[in-house]
Amino acid sequence: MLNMGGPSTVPETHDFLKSLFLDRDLMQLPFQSLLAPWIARRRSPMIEQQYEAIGGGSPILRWTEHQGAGMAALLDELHPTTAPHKAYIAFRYARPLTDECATRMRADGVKRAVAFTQYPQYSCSTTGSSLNELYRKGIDGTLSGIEWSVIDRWGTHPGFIEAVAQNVERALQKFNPSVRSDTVLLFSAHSLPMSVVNRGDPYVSEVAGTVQAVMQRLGYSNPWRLVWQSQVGPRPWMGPKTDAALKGLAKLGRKRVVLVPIAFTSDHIETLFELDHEYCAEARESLGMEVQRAESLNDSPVFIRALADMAAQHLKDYSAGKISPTSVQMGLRCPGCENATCGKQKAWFAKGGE
Ligand SMILES: C=CC1=C(C)c2cc3[nH]c(cc4nc(cc5[nH]c(cc1n2)c(C)c5CCC(=O)O)C(CCC(=O)O)=C4C)c(C)c3C=C
Ligand code: FES
Ligand SMILES: [Fe+2]
Repeated sequence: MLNMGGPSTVPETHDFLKSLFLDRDLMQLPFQSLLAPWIARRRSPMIEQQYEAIGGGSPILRWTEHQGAGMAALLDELHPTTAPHKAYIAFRYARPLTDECATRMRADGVKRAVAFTQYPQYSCSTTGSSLNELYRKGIDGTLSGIEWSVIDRWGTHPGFIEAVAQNVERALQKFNPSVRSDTVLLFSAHSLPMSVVNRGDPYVSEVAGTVQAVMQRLGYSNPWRLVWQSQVGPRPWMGPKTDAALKGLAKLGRKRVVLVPIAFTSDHIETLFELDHEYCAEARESLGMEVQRAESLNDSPVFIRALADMAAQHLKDYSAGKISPTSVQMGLRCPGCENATCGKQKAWFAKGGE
């Protein structure tokens, strides 16, 4: 299970930020090996406060462990020919990192594995970075001798869509029935720098695909917009910004909103801090809005079953020789890609790793 991870405790924040700013698949800075530790040190106090405010750390490890254990148990029933199944976690910027994951897999003598991204929509800055890291550890011997296949994106999987839709419906239930259908659904995803969008990164259009599928499942019951949050730094990012959209809607007199996190499967500072502490609180207090947030998927049993369904279908099709180790779509690099690792990574996974 591949994801970015987060600091489980506040003191781990600095190392998390340092490895994030060092990641050349995520961002390229001048003199990165010197600048990254400097930025990490400067940003740490503020980000530490945010993790403090959400309960003393990121819950992503706990939720991923829960989701992974649930998925593996269901998989043993759904696809017994490849049982027993076991979920391992490889985070890109926090423990357990790929090295730690490799140690555990080696100790268990794993010979066959599925690299299963936990980002529903594909971005080269997220799933791409995790796959590049796995590829590096595959060829340097840390994780060798394993037959790999990849589940690289699943932004319109019906089980995932159902799980999100149910959480939207639950949030809508909190509004008075007389105003419920006028309530605006504001789907909010982590933004991307325009330089990444313009390179041809698939994330923005895949997030839009998820939103369309959720709205179709909801029977287009409410008006909606897709907005983007967590822009950092001075350069242009994908918009509109979530906080600006809330203010704009308030101005237009659309004061009832459900905020729906759509690009991350568990709670993190962006839902718990930005959405709840900053945006919702401000919208309620100074804009006079009624804002509810749809829950993150966290321990949703519908979502855990969806993960198991995706893995079972993948294993079944792979065993039957119906699919290759990687999807057709994963084979195409961004038209503007200048990162040589992307090409090597895709070629390596396409032949099943090892
Ligand atoms: C799931 C979608 C995400 C995409 C796409 C994404 C791209 C992206 N992010 C940065 C820079 C930063 N991201 C930071 C934190 C962060 N990013 C995501 C998700 C995506 N990022 C999440 C969920 C989080 C928060 C983790 C948590 O535990 O809450 C940060 C660190 C925080 C900060 O310093 O403000 C940075 C920096 C870039 C440059 C980028 C695309 C190129
Ligand atoms: S940046 Fe998208 S494939 Fe390299
Ligand atoms: Fe990010």
